[in-house]
This record gives sequence, structure tokens and C-alpha cells, in this order.
Amino acid sequence: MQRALLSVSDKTGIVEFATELVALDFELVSTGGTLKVLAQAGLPVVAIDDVTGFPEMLDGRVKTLHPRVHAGLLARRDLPAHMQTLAEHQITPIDLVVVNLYPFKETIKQPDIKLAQAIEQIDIGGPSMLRSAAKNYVSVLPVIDPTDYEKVLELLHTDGLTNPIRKAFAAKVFAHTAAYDSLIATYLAETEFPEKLTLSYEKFANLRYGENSHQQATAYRSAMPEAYSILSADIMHGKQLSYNNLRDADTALRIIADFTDQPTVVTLKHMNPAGIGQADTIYDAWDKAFKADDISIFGGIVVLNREVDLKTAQAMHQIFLEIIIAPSYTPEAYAELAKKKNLRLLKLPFAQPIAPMKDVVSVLGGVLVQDRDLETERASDFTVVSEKQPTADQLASLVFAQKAVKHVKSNAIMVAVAGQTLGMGAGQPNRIDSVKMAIQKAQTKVAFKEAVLASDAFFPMADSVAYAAAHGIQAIVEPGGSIKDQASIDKANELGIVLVFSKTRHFKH
Ligand SMILES: NC(=O)c1ncn([C@@H]2O[C@H](COP(=O)(O)O)[C@@H](O)[C@H]2O)c1NC=O
Repeated sequence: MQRALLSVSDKTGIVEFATELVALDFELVSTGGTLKVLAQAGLPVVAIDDVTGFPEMLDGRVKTLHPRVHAGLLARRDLPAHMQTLAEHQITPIDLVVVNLYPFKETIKQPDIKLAQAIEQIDIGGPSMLRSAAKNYVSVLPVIDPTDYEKVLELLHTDGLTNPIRKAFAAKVFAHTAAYDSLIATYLAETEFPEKLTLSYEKFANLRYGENSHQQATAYRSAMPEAYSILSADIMHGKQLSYNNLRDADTALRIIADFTDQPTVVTLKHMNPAGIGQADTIYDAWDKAFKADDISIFGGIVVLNREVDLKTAQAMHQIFLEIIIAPSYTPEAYAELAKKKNLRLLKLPFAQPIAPMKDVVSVLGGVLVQDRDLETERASDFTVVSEKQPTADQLASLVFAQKAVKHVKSNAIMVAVAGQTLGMGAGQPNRIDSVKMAIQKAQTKVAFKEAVLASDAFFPMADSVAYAAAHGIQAIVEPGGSIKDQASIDKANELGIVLVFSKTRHFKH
């Protein structure tokens, strides 16, 4: 007769599983709550106290932590000395361990949970048994997941528990206990940048491929998911998002989060905003965003921060788009947009701000961890450094341009008027080229005569100010901080334009 030890917090399917184990001639051993459920179902079960010779004690902190349990799990069946030791101490080997852990994650997700309550949900005995069983997987099968019960029964019935299959169960245990401990470590940590970085993510979806079709990829979601995340969005229509879609959509969500005060639309391609429009209605905001760059939007992503109405849907329907993300759609708008089979319609509430978590990027051989850039500047953060003062309209345009340029890949330049981007220079290795690109694009727009220019970082020399002024820009905002700031200020004064320092740099690499 083989022995199975069952000790589970999540009792889903345990009675059915245990019934089959009894039919397979297993002797069941169990801890308090699990024993009660099994006994109530009429199953023969030995109490853990009768195995250890000790009562479960200290409010359940010690139940299975005993040599009679762990020697029974860890003894090597192929070593006569080990089996002799078990016999000397009258310890019965354990062949199957069915354990799932105290729900620590679910506990800390609850609002207002106290540290003492969380600590009581740190499982000690369960992971210990699982680890012992997993180390000795050749002889002991650890089962951690109720969705595996059926598979385990089939393997037991068919004598299919080969060593590679047992090893896979062991690996699942160590991944699970590592993830469990990682959450505990993060929860208890007193520092944001610990000596050992342990991150806990769970498989979200296998992706068709990565950035390119020869790269495989999978999306993982944080074990503590954020509400405001592309991975939390409801895909109402269309197929699964690709790797590039997810990155682009994530960028779009980060951008629109900085524009909550008015109906706003962001169009996006290749991680850069193609256009940003703000207006009193969502249709007008769409119209401005679309007209900001009606070429780049082709095949792009649109994110809106208000309900999509029919008029806006009809306008968007004219264009080939990959994804639309909005907090809601009127039924008519949804019906209009859903006519396109391949267009993805996503729903995500925009009430929550971006969580002040860390962003992680990989480099060869490591990762870099930093705070998210959640700074946005208001007019009151600006210092006018030119002799010429901005008008109220220019100030509003400078604030809008500054918010927009933060989301453009460096070296970033944005030419805009309040409520509409007009031209962008993105990702050029020198700033003056970005200035030229942004102005060239913006010049084709009617609103250009009112346009201002924003730069994500300081101008290293006065050439950008000179070029902008020569091409009709009347006001510029940049963080300042260059040793040559004075040259830019002098140039602005010489050419009679406004120069404002925002103080905060917004590199985005
Ligand atoms: N303290 C121990 O020795 C111990 N042994 C097993 N457990 C856990 O107790 C739970 C099951 O308890 P019960 O059968 O009483 O409902 C399982 O989640 C199991 O992982 C323990 N609890 C916490 O560490």
C-alpha cells in the first residue's frame, strides 16, 4: 500500500481525487481541515497527529513539520541505509504529496489588510513538504495544482509516471514556491531596490511570435496585476494582440493617462504618438488627433479617454486601424466598428492613474529597474527666461506641447498648439535634426502660425532656437540645464521669441 499526504487550503476537487486514490489502494494521511472534508465524505484517513505523535499546535503553525513526515518524503528508496533508518524509526515512506498553500496573494490583495494578518497567511509546512517531495521526485510525486488531479490519476492508472514527467512536476513545485516566496519578500521589503530582485509573473498568453516572425514570445502578467494595464483590457472584438500591438498599446495607455482633464484622443504608431487631440467632445478630439498626422495613423492604434459615439466611430471606420481602446462604446458605435473583422476593440476604464511602480527593461546579462516617469509639468512649474513673455494662449500651448513631448522617443521635439500636436521629430541621434523634422511636418498645418515648440531635453547650443525662430516658431519650452543655456536665451532675445524653462527632463529611450 502506498501513502499519500493531503494538506490543501483550496479544497476544490480533493474529495473526488482522494476517492480515486483510495481506489488505487493509497492510504490517506491528512491535516485538520482537509481531514475533516475527507472524513465527512466517508473516506478512510489517518490524522497527521497520529503520524507525528504530536498534536497540531501553535494555531496550525506546526502540523507537518516533523521528521516522521520529512524523513518519509526524503528517504532515498534506492539506498538500503536510508530504508534501514526508516525501519529503525518506524517511519512509513510517503509516495504522493498533495498540497496547496495558504492564499498569501489573495490575502494581501484585500484592502486594509494588516501585516499580522498577512504574516499568518505565510505557509511554512506546505512549501517544506512540497520541496522535500520535489527533491525526491524520483520516488515521491508532489501535486500542487487541483487542475492536475485528473492527469495524475490517469498517470497512476496507466503506470505512466516516468522520470521526465515526475521531474516536470518537481520543477512546477520549485517555480511555484519561488513565486510564492517572491511575493512575500516583495511584500515585506523595506527597500524599493532590494539586493536580490525576485519578480513574480504568471503566464498571460502565448503570442503568435515576438517583434518579428522568427522570434518566439509569451506575455506574462504581474502576480499582482495592475488594473490600468493593457493586460487587464477587455478584448470585446477581434483577435488576440500581438507582441508589437501590446507594446504599442501599452505606450498609448501611458500617454493618454497624462491627458485626463478633457476628452482626448491619441493615435500611435511604433511607440510614438502620431497625433494627440484634445477638445470639448470626443469627436473633435479625434478629428484633431487624426489631422495631426493623417498618414502615420494608417494601421495604427487609437486610444480615447471618453465613450466612443457613433459619429466618432463612423469617422474611425473610414481608416485602417489595428486597435481602438476606450472606456466604453455606445451600442451603435460598437456595431459600426465591429463590422471590421480584424479591428480589435478594447475596453478599459480610465479612472485609475498609472500606479507608481517600477519599470524593468533588459540589457544583455541583466535588467535595469527605475521609477516610472509620472511627472507632468503645469504652467506654474515654468520659468520664463526670455525678455518676451508668453501670451495666455502660448502658455496653454506650451503646457500641452510639453506633456506631449514627454512621450516621444528622444531626441524628441514636438510642435503643437493647445489641444493638437502638429509635428514631431522623434528618435534622431541629434536634436537639431528632430527640430527640423518636427517643424517641416508642422508647417503643412493651418494652425502652424500659432505653434509653439517643446523639447524633451535641453538644447546643447543655440542652433535649435535659431532654426525654430527662423521658421516661424514664437515660443519654446525646454528643461534648461545646459552649460550653454545662456546662448539659447540670448538667441531667443535677439530673435524676439519666448523661451521657457520647464526644469524637468523627459528622456525616453
Ligand atoms: N504548519 C504546518 O506544519 C503546515 N503543514 C501544512 N500546512 C498547510 O496547511 C494547509 C491545510 O490545512 P488544513 O488541512 O488544516 O485545512 C495547507 O495549505 C498546507 O500547506 C501547514 N501550515 C502552515 O505552515
